[in-house]
Amino acid sequence: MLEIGDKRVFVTGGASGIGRAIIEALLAKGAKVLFCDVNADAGKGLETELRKQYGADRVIFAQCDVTNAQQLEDVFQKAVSSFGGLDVCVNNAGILDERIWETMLAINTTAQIRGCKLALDHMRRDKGGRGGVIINVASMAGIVAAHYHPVYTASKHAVVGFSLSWATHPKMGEMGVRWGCLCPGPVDTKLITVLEEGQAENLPVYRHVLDTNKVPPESAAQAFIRLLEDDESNGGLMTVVAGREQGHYRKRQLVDADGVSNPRLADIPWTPT
Ligand SMILES: NC(=O)C1=CN([C@@H]2O[C@H](COP(=O)(O)OP(=O)(O)OC[C@H]3O[C@@H](n4cnc5c(N)ncnc54)[C@H](O)[C@@H]3O)[C@@H](O)[C@H]2O)C=CC1
Ligand SMILES: CCCCCC(=O)CC\C=C/C=C/C=C/[C@@H](O)[C@@H](O)CCCC(=O)O
Repeated sequence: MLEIGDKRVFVTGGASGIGRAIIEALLAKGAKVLFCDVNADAGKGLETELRKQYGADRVIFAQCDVTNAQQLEDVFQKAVSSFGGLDVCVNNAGILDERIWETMLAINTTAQIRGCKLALDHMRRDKGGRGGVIINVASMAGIVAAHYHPVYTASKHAVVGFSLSWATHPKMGEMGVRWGCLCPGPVDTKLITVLEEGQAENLPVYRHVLDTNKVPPESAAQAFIRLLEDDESNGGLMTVVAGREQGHYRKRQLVDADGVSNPRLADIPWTPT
């Protein structure tokens, strides 16, 4: 089991929602976190709040638009230099708006992949690094088809495919980098609230999903922690869906909506490659 307490973590899109819940869960377990977000006010506010609770040396915020390659590289390097290295990279920043689908692909897919490449270059043992873990916040929409947001679904399938490809790389052992994806169903965050405010063109279709149960961001964060702590989870797709206990996807774990019970349900066993 990975000991989170001494780990140095980089999180994108951490100022709200699932990213924020992940940061709080990591800090509670003793990690140091540098998080970035495009929203400077929310990020600074959260940094101030968390520093009071956990200490200024354990939480750093840096503003960054992840679609700007230079900005993303700069904040990543800031995390490395601030903590003397990085052990965990969490690519979380994402949006859901089919009307600006190119921007959505730039944030949800291109920037997540860029974050992975920065982390891999830094971590891989076969190139002088010290190993590490890369977790991408994908979605159930990275596993199943979701006709109500096809580009969002494509953006998340791409992230899952990219992560699994590296996870099954024959030299993964030499690299010492573990890969995983967090794949929640609907989570109660701003990403969904904007839909409720009528942003989506096809709101009646979204309505169906919005009316189904959502999990709180804290449950998604608990599932994230289980994925991170499990040394055997390389290639894992950790799903979190309200009211569901079992699934049928290869290499995944499923947790209850409370994120606690049945953490290691594996109806299909892990199949290390
Ligand atoms: N809420 C949900 O139902 C689900 C969300 N997800 C994924 O979880 C991740 C986090 O989303 P939520 O917490 O739900 O939404 P959220 O809207 O609460 O948080 C997303 C954060 O990303 C930041 N962000 C957006 N664009 C950015 C950019 N260009 N550069 C830097 N930061 C940027 C936002 O400012 C915000 O703080 C996303 O990747 C989303 O696709 C996955 C499954 C379900
Ligand atoms: C309209 C809100 C979209 C929120 C954005 C997301 O990323 C949510 C995830 C998108 C699709 C979710 C699909 C969830 C499906 C489950 O309810 C269930 O039908 C699939 C369960 C499959 C299984 O566990 O075997």
